Amino acid sequence: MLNRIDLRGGARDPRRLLPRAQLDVSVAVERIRPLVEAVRDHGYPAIREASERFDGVSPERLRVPVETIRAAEDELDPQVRAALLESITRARKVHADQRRTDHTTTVVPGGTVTERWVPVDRVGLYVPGGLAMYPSTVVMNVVPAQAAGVRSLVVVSPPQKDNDGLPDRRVLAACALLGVDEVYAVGGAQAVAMLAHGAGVDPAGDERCEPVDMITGPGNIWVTAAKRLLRGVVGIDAEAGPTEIAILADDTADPAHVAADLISQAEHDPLAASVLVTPSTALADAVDGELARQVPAAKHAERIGTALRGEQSGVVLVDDLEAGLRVVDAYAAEHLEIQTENARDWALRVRNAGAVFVGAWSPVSLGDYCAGSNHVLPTGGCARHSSGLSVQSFLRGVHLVEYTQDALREVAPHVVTLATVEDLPAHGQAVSVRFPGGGPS
Ligand SMILES: NC(=O)c1ccc[n+]([C@@H]2O[C@H](COP(=O)([O-])OP(=O)(O)OC[C@H]3O[C@@H](n4cnc5c(N)ncnc54)[C@H](O)[C@@H]3O)[C@@H](O)[C@H]2O)c1
Ligand SMILES: N[C@H](CO)Cc1c[nH]c[nH+]1
Ligand SMILES: [Zn+2]
Repeated sequence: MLNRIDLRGGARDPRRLLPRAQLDVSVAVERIRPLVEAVRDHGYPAIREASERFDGVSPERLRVPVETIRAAEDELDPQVRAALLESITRARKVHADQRRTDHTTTVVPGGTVTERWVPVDRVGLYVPGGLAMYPSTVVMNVVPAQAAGVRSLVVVSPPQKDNDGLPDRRVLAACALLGVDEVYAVGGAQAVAMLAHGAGVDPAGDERCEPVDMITGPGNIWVTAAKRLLRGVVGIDAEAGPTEIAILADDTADPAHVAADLISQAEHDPLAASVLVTPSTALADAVDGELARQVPAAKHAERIGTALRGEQSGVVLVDDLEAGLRVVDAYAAEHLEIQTENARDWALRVRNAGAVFVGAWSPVSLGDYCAGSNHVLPTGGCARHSSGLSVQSFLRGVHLVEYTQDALREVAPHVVTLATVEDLPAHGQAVSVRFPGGGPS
């Protein structure tokens, strides 16, 4: 079922040969540019028009009334509530440990630099809701933002035809459980544009959506493209687009588990990527057999099949696990599972991955919901340079520079020299002017 890419016996550049989708984010950026500009220029009418076009529904009032958010929590199935609370508790534990403390370095006596960690003021959190509903993503966005101390949080999520144009009820309930009360029924590129530019006054609700300073959260290729386009107007986290799973496995892996994990992430999107990297043709054959058995029985067999057959998915055959490690590093998957003997040893050598899932009992699905780790992770190779969402994503480090007169006098000649070298003498003068005699005061 999976395409096979045979990298055995050669030193070919794996980066060029690895499976990746042709419809990449840069193509999508050009397609959504007019929509983003329309939202910037016209606000609510452009948002409504896009919602009608892409979601087939647009509520009268885009802001979800606070009573509706609370009612969603009241109506929440007790089992779902318990699962969400467990997810929140575990995520809070891990994210609390990510908090930063301010630190002062004494550079010289009388000269200090303090690094202050200041939360972003207002943040927009995208919660997807096209092919699947994502209350778990409310948790993964909100928990680190709250742990960082962000004061103003706004959630956007697509309007649902079967919920009167409101976001999914479970998404609203998760917002209530976390104490978020500013929620808009908007999805896709139009939601990202609305967060970045604000949306003036809603004629139906008489409210104004103020622009945010930063947008985080995952989404499909259109959401990801809008985030890339608007980076700079606002801050964004990593690009967290269509889901990817890579599995580095050897003969010790259970083919039924490997296949189930590949399927689990293919379930997100026809553009999702599932890649197995292995030196074992026996395992590759057995996984193919399992896929043939498991996919037709899956609820979302059609989009899973599309994702698995797509050019972005496949089995990569390698000479040995050392070569496999080079391949997974070159691929830089959003999620990487290591299902090998001595899995932890291999996992500790991985350099490029959004998150690494170690051994037979740590599947990606655990991390999606209840491991305590964050599931908003970089895709499309961005794990080479970016991290998953964390408390750090919502903080800015601000240096506080404090020198006494003596400490400045001591270093003044060096400042003047460097300013002269750069032909910026006014910089040097701004220091010299403070010491007219040059000597001690
Ligand atoms: N990387 C991560 O951390 C991570 C985490 C969770 C989910 N995901 C991914 O998020 C995605 C969720 O996708 P989804 O479709 O279910 O929900 P979504 O909310 O991301 O996308 C649905 C929205 O897309 C908009 N849309 C559709 N076509 C458009 C177009 N041409 N232009 C502009 N907007 C358009 C619609 O208006 C709709 O509101 C999946 O790809 C999944 O794999 C990634
Ligand atoms: N696997 C997704 C991250 O790419 C996260 C998720 C949410 N719900 C289920 N899965
Ligand atoms: Zn998932």
